[in-house]
Amino acid sequence: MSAFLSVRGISKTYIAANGSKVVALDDVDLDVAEGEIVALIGPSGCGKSTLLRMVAGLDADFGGELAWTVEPRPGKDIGFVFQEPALLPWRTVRRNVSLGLEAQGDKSPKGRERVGELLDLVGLTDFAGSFPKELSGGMRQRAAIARALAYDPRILLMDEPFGALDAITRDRLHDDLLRIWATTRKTIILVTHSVEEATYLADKVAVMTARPGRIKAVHEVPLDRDRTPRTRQLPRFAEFAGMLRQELE
Ligand SMILES: Nc1ncnc2c1ncn2[C@@H]1O[C@H](COP(=O)(O)OP(=O)(O)OP(=O)(O)O)[C@@H](O)[C@H]1O
Repeated sequence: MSAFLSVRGISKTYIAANGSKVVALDDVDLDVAEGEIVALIGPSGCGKSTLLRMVAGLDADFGGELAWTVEPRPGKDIGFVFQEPALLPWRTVRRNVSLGLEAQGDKSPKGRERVGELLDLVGLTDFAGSFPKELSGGMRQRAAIARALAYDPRILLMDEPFGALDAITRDRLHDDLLRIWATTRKTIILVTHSVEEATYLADKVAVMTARPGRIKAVHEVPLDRDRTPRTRQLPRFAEFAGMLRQELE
């Protein structure tokens, strides 16, 4: 895999409402290869979301450097999926997924075809005409993933995308995401609180320290890329997840 994004010496200090300084990130380095799934784990408040926002270009006020092999075009090359799917309630699933394309003025038949393909990819073709309130939590999140993929971003940033789902739905969405990855081969950075989720989904796990957030260690996941529910039963799975849990203590 070739280099894709190098995060070099990223630091971020917030000024809180009372004027005090909060050092959220301190000298963070991270390499992300093309097509790789990188999980970011760390204690609450260590700066995971902050780092993702910097990479997304949502906040340019930071120290250090983001070196891309190909500079992403704003609003086009970076897809973002949040913990809450944030779908527009008055739009159907299809029209939520097509939102990004519409915002770019793309009303082409090719764009419409792409939305159809994405709905198919996330298994929502039968619900294309439904409204968000008619969907389950898992289906809403799948719609949000399709929306993020609509303009074919080069990287998908996911901030605890499965955190609000029940365990069974979450496991199902993990397999959905891996299936989507197998089709699209998108580079993905995934923030999660779950060491099991990181182990199941990622090629590589970056463990952050408590605030100020630094990268404590980066580990390759010692599992084949093809993961199935049986992967969770492997002794290596439990050992690796256990090691991550210890590192978080
Ligand atoms: N806009 C802001 N103004 C001031 N402080 C902020 C702001 N946003 C984040 N912080 C602080 O920066 C630190 C990192 O926050 P961030 O949300 O990135 O952490 P996180 O690791 O994603 O947390 P969690 O796992 O709980 O979601 C926290 O101490 C937070 O209070």
